[in-house]
Amino acid sequence: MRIDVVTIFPGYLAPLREALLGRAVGTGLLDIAVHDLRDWTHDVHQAVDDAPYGGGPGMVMRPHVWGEALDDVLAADPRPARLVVPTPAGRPFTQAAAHAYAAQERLVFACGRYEGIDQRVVDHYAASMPVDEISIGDYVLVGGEVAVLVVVEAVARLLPGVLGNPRSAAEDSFSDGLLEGPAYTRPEVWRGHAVPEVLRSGNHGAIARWRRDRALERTAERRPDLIAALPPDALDEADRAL
Ligand SMILES: CN1CCCC[C@@H]1Cn1ccc2ccc(-c3n[nH]c(N)c3C#N)cc21
Repeated sequence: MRIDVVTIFPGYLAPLREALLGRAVGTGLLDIAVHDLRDWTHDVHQAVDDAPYGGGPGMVMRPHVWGEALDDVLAADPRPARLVVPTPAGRPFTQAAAHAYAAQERLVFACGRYEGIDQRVVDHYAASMPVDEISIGDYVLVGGEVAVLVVVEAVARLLPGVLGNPRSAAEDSFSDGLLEGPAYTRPEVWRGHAVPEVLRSGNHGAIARWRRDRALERTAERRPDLIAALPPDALDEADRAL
C-alpha cells in the first residue's frame, strides 16, 4: 500500500517513521510519502489560505494550491487512490472503515488547517475518484494531521505482515462488535490485587467464557450503542444469561 499525506506541517507526521509503522515502511509493506503543501505555492509568502466568502472567523485554505498539489501527487503513481480528508464534519472513522482502507492500493490524505479546505477541492476530485470526508471523533482538533496519524495506524496494523501476531488484529476490540475485556500479566498479586483465578486455571473453556462475559459487561456499561448494533444472532444463550 502507498500512502501520501499533503500538509503544511510535515513534521507532524514524523511518528509515521517510528516503531511498528517505521518497520512496515522499512520492510516495504508500506510506502509513505509526506508532502509540504507550500511546495505548490508561487508567491513569496507561500500563502495557502484566504478570508472566507460570506465572512466569519478564521481563514479557509485556497483551492488552487490544493489542486496543483493533489494533481501532482495523484499523477506520481498509477495505482487507483482514495482521497481521504479529515474534518470534524466527516463521517465517523470506524474499525470497519479501517478494514476497508486496508484493502486499498493507495490512500492520499489531505490535511486541512485553519477553518478547513475550500469545499470545491473535495467536490472536484469526487467527480473522478473516491473521496471520503472522515472524522476520528466528536471533538475539535486544530488540523487534520493527528487524524491522519490515527487512521494510518489503524489501517497499517491490519496489513498482512505488519503485526507480529495476526491474531491481535483479529481479536481486538470491535472485531466482534464488543469492547476488549481486562488484561492481566505477572505478578499474580500486585499491591494486594490478585489476577482473577479463572485466568490461572488452565481451563480454556472457562477462560473464554469469562473473557466474553467481561467484554459483554464492559460494552453494556460503556458503549450500549455497540450492544444495540449487534446482529440478532451475535449473542448466544450464555451471553443473554449474563
Ligand atoms: C477548529 N477549526 C475550526 C472549525 C473546523 C475545524 C478547524 C480545525 N481543522 C482544520 C482542519 C481540520 C481537520 C480535522 C479536524 C478534526 N477535528 N476533530 C476531528 N475529529 C477532526 C478530524 N478528523 C479539525 C480541523
